[in-house]
Amino acid sequence: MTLIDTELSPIPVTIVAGFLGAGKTTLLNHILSAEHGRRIGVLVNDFGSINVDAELINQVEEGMMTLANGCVCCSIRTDLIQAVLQLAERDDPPEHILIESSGVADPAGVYEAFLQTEIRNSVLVDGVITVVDAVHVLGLPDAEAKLARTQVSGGDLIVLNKTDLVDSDTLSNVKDWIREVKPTVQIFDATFGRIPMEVLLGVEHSHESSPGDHTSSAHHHHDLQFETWSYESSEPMNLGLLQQLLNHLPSTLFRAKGFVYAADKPNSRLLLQLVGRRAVLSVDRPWGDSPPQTRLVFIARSETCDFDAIQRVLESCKEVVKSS
Ligand SMILES: Nc1nc2c(ncn2[C@@H]2O[C@H](COP(=O)(O)OP(=O)(O)OP(=O)(O)O)[C@@H](O)[C@H]2O)c(=O)[nH]1
Repeated sequence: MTLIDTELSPIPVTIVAGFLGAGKTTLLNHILSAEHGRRIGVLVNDFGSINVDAELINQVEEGMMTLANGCVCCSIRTDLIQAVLQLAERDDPPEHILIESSGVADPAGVYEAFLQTEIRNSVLVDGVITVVDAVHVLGLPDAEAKLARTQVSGGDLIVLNKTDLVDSDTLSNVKDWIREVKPTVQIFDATFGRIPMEVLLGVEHSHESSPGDHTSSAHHHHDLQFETWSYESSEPMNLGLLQQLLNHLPSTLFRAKGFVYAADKPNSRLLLQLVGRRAVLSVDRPWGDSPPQTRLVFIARSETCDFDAIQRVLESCKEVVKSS
């Protein structure tokens, strides 16, 4: 058993929240690649059963833990506590812990998990950073917009991300919306999560935004609102057909991400990132020793997306391997 010296200062924890695809992983990678000299532990919570985000986080090998298939603000809170304690009790504990919560998490629920006595001596929440997607946040349907508001109101600092993709009117409308939700919050404009390190790692949790004003039921609703579906295949896919599929996905699909094994580019892993209507397929690293495989996660509002139909189309994208 490891004895935690309560005289030691607790490890600061920064919770990174924000709607599906807002740019949380991108922000984490920005922090991890910056020169701040601090040893950072990372915890990643993916909502789907395939932990895509963990594979997209650079630079951390030892101090990284993943929590997949559940949401840290409610269904897997105990796992979160265990994972954080494991990081904190290492022989070489991190000096700072970053938690990427799933895109459907209520940050107040994640924060609440840290109030439990078993964890209070070892870690302390430094602050909640909420990443807001400047492109999509104002276009969300009501139920999802409600969740986005909850995420903003639980943030101590707002990173208004993807400012490169919107015009100045949209940007100011989004800022008005944020200020309406949380009048005094600091907003930092960003592209690809790039804001100064002192700001990111030195956030102080404002007790004004502590979870007191959220009812516990609020952060249990999202299990009803979202469902995830994943697809895996070891057969190469035809890129042209896949692109056609990506252009015709239902609008109730909020997020898709993962890796593609393409017949046209068999040696490299392709990375698919779809947020709202915006799909980007890019060449990632070579497959190397790992067997090429398509692994995709889709996240939609519950019972609105015909995943069987998507599966059929995905199957039809498989390239028929011709024998020579
Ligand atoms: N143009 C542009 N794209 C961005 C920016 N930030 C992130 N992206 C892209 O948006 C997509 C989603 O970014 P992620 O960092 O994976 O978002 P996330 O919040 O971690 O997503 P989930 O974990 O699925 O909720 C990726 O394709 C990013 O490259 C930005 O400022 N500008």
